[in-house]
Amino acid sequence: MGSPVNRVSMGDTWSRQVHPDIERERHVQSFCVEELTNILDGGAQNTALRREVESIIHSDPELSLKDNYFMTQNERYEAAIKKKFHVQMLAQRLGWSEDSRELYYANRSLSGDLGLALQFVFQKALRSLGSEEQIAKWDPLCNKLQILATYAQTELGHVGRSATHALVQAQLICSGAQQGMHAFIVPIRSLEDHSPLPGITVGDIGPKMDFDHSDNGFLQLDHVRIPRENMLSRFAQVLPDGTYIKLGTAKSNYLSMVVVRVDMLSNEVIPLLQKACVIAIRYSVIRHQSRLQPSDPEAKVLDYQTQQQKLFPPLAKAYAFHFVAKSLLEFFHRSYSSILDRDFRLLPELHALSAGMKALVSDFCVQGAELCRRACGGHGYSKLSGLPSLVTRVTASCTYEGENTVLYLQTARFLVKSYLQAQESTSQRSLPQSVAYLTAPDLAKCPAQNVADFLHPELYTTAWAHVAARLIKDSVHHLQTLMQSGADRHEAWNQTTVIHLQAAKAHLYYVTVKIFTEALEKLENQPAIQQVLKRLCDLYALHGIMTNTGDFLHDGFLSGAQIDVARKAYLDLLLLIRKDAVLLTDAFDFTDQCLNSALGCYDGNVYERLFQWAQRSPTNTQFLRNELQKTVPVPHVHSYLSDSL
Ligand SMILES: CCCCCCCCCC(=O)SCCNC(=O)CCNC(=O)[C@H](O)C(C)(C)COP(=O)(O)OP(=O)(O)OC[C@H]1O[C@@H](n2cnc3c(N)ncnc32)[C@H](O)[C@@H]1OP(=O)(O)O
Ligand SMILES: Cc1cc2nc3c(=O)[nH]c(=O)nc-3n(C[C@H](O)[C@H](O)[C@H](O)COP(=O)(O)OP(=O)(O)OC[C@H]3O[C@@H](n4cnc5c(N)ncnc54)[C@H](O)[C@@H]3O)c2cc1C
Repeated sequence: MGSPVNRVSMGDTWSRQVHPDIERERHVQSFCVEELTNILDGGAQNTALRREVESIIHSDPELSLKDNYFMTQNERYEAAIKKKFHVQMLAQRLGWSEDSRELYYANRSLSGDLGLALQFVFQKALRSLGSEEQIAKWDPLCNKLQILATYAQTELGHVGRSATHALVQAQLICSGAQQGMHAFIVPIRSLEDHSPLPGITVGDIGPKMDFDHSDNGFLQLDHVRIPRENMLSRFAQVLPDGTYIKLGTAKSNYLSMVVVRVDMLSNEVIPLLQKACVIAIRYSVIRHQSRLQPSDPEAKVLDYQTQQQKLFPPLAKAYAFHFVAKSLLEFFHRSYSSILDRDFRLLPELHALSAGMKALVSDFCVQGAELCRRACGGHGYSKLSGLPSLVTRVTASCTYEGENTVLYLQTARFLVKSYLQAQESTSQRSLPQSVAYLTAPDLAKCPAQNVADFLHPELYTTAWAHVAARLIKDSVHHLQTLMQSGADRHEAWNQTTVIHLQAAKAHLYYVTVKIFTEALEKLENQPAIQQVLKRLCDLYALHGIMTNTGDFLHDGFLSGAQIDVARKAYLDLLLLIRKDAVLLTDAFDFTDQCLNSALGCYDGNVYERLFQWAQRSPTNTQFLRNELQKTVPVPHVHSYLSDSL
């Protein structure tokens, strides 16, 4: 077992003692937390390395996150830039190479609160769309921060204060024809004095909901000329005489979006939900309110079924999505090198999965984080809980890298094609793996009779496959009917997109359930962990059924009576998960500094910490010290009062 002492890390006297209410939660362990942490980290060696990096990062005062909640937008931006350069120096000193695990862990322990984040998007795009020579030229300049690069695809919203170069995605018009979207490296600021180059208008986009650490700006290009070699040319080239040569497909230059979507799930989006769960579940065993029985002492709020209903589905998602992101990354690694070598056979499925998973996962992470925030009552509204920042930050992920509706529809487009392919009786080609269920034998009715039946992974995976297949069939049917009645393809598509969206969501839910169940099968040798994760998997699948009962009842696949049984199975699971809940959050192994939450620290000393942190607020320090005489508590009121008297 890992020593909990390592995790009690704030250094205050009262934090050396773990609160008895949370201590009791850890007393009886039905599984080994450390083993589960190792699974999440991908091996004990990774856990050890991560902790080593964390201790380096957290012992460095330059890298502290503790004042973040009291900073203005500009202060946060500056602090994030400062940290970025500091980490860069640290990496050089300690020999952490680019793309090393150490740097990945450093970023994780700082909650990604580093400046120049979009340089990462630029580099991902460069490495996927650039020729080997272009990568060799530009990548090292980025790594050494000799240029500061950004990614400019959206009409507005990408460049900001720091960038010297932008990767601009723009229409290439060549030999009088539109050749589609291509990527161009455009120098935008002088490397001497950082002033905008001729024809460039650039600046910060203004206040945002969050992402203050990150630079988002506007960019206007007016007759800007760049060298021909600055067009990224892995998939297309323009020769000196102006001849256009296509080396890939029409959509090859969209590859950079696939790469970033896959990456951001595990590096940015999912940890935000995991942290929200840690904070809310730990707080819910400290917070006592009302009584379960009139004669009882006040209960921990986590003992209320409704609180479990708020927090355990997000917890189950936080685990489910870990395995989903891992599986997606594996698929990505299997296909990426062949795509770079211009074999595009796997790209449509990879695109459909990565776009759809980005949408589904970010949607659920936002919902889950907000539920966690609300589950903490009034203190969840305090920034010091850490939850408002988690919510606003994860909210951005529903928009950036593709607005979620647009992405679901990309998946839907692939599903329509796959369905039609499955219908072609002459087709000898097998369907892509994620849609192979479209040709599998289907049951018209679910055979489940009792609670135990609903806890069979095969049963609920099949149920999800049934619903997804039916909704896809239905969406294609609606599309075809409209076209047969005279609507053109585009009009028919738009008039059925709400139905396509529903089908895409069901398909993606099915895929997540399948991935989670397959991940569990691999844990045969760790039965205690397999059991505790299976409960989360069961809960994940059944919660999806309970929140979409209409889809399961629609064609009589489930009856009303079966829904009642499924609900009983679901409610029983809440109780079973209750006893492991805190341990399941411990297993994520976020340090207290990384959580940066007065409610969520490992030791459970919530109220002491809240009290102490609130006193650090500038409103309570600078103002009182600088301007007030001894007795007046609210300076503005005081000055107005004296004016009017
Ligand atoms: C640590 C992380 C920190 C994160 C910081 C925040 C970073 C944020 C950075 C950004 O937000 S950068 C901006 C990213 N912008 C987007 O992601 C735009 C999202 N919009 C889309 O993806 C649109 O769907 C798209 C621009 C692709 C629409 O273009 P089209 O109208 O030409 O595509 P259409 O929907 O007609 O699809 C045409 C074909 O391309 C295919 N396609 C579309 N996107 C693809 C793709 N990405 N890869 C491969 N194929 C793709 C699509 O499947 C289809 O194939 P089929 O013709 O065979 O059916
Ligand atoms: C924090 C943050 C960081 C960002 N960083 C960058 C960056 O570095 N570089 C960059 O280039 N961009 C960046 N963006 C921009 C981001 O990628 C875009 O905002 C995003 O892709 C959505 O595009 P849009 O803003 O044009 O939305 P719109 O397309 O205007 O969407 C508005 C509405 O229209 C709907 N809609 C649009 N098209 C369709 C359609 N075909 N069918 C049905 N409905 C549709 C959408 O569903 C949505 O409801 C960032 C955004 C944020 C929030």
